[in-house]
Amino acid sequence: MTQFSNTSPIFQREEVLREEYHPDNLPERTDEMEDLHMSLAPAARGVGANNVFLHGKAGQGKTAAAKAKLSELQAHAEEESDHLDLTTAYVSCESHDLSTSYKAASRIYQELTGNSRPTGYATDVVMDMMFEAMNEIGGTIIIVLDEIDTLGDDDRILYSLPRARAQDYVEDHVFPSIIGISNDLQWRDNLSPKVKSSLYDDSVLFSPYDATQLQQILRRRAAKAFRDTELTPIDEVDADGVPEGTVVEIDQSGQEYLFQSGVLTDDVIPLVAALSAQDTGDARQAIKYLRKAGELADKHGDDQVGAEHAREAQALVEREAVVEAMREMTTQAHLAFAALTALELSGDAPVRAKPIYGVYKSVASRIDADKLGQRRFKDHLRELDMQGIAEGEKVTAGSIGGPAWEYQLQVDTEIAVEVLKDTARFTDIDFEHISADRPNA
Ligand SMILES: Nc1ncnc2c1ncn2[C@@H]1O[C@H](COP(=O)(O)OP(=O)(O)OP(=O)(O)O)[C@@H](O)[C@H]1O
Repeated sequence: MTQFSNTSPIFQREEVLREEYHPDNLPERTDEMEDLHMSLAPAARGVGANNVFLHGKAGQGKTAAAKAKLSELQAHAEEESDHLDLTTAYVSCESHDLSTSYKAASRIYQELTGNSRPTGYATDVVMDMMFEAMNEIGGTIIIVLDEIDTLGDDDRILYSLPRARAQDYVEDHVFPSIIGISNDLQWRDNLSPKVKSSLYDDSVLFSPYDATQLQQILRRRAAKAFRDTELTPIDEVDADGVPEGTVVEIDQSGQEYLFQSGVLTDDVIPLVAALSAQDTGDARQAIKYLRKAGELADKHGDDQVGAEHAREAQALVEREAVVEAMREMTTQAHLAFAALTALELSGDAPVRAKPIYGVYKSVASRIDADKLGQRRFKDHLRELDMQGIAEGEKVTAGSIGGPAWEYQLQVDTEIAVEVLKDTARFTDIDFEHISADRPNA
């Protein structure tokens, strides 16, 4: 039996690679932080911040940037306490039970007052309670609403909060504003015009990190997290006996550093960064691969983390993500996933909805599941897209009809088959051959 141990030969401070760790410095986001700074600057002058919308794909540092900038503003407010009365609150709308204006307003109330969340009232009453709490606090109030798109169509709070002063929901001495954060650009485009125009004065796009930026992010973390791993400014390195290591930049300053590690082999960070950059440039994913690679080396009793651990970590994380997404999806979306996987295996993807529907009907027949009509089936393809399992791309249609969509898997096909086969109802499906049997194949 493996014994627990309170030390690791690999990690020094493992927590630095966990989600809860907040970097106070994001050099790769200097321009975006500068834009955010401009949006918040009026708050420092005591007249309330602009409403601002941060958008971009997952893991691009939007939340980290908002939190870091607000801490700076908070520090400024503490120094200038005579002039600036600042309150900030962070609310993630993501959790399942928070996806309505009612619940978002009740969480804001809870964050602002420290009281428990009001339940059992009408939405208008909870909104009033939230604004009343703001009146009592007074001054500049900045609310971060993260994963704001999960509020869906229920946009009451998004309409009321940014217009609170104009509509006299709050008194003259209160300056509320929002920092809205979202991964879903389509959601913003679909907002009603009245919400769109009232919600955002400014918007900041966080474009995906490239492999070089991901390497910088990983090296800064690795130097803290792993044993025997250091970053030394190159001008502090003893010129006589230059030790082994890689000369790198770790921020945008142009300063070079020597990166040395007795635990990470030289190829690990470039590999992890390349794997994540190829995918979506997601820093969260890259950091997770690195942590898992370390954990795997630890588990196997190896004293170094190598490329093989990084590759094993990637497969493991991807598998976990698919299992997790499956848990969130409906049975019909599972069937759509199975059909698309079969078409990936037969080399037909990217593929339009119609052939996927053909394979879907064939899979549904085999496992004796209900078959939906084609139109409703398409909703489940969109569900796969939302879960990050597949990607749908609009393509120009032929002579008839408007734009059509083509879909392809966003996860490794082998992992998709493995996870599907682990699901009781798909165990006996022969994914290799099923697409050949589809009607109109
Ligand atoms: N430039 C950076 N430097 C250091 N760490 C970073 C940087 N960008 C992102 N991270 C880290 O990556 C992880 C994801 O970042 P964050 O949560 O800010 O992303 P996000 O864009 O808000 O994504 P999501 O929309 O999925 O929440 C966090 O652990 C964060 O600390």
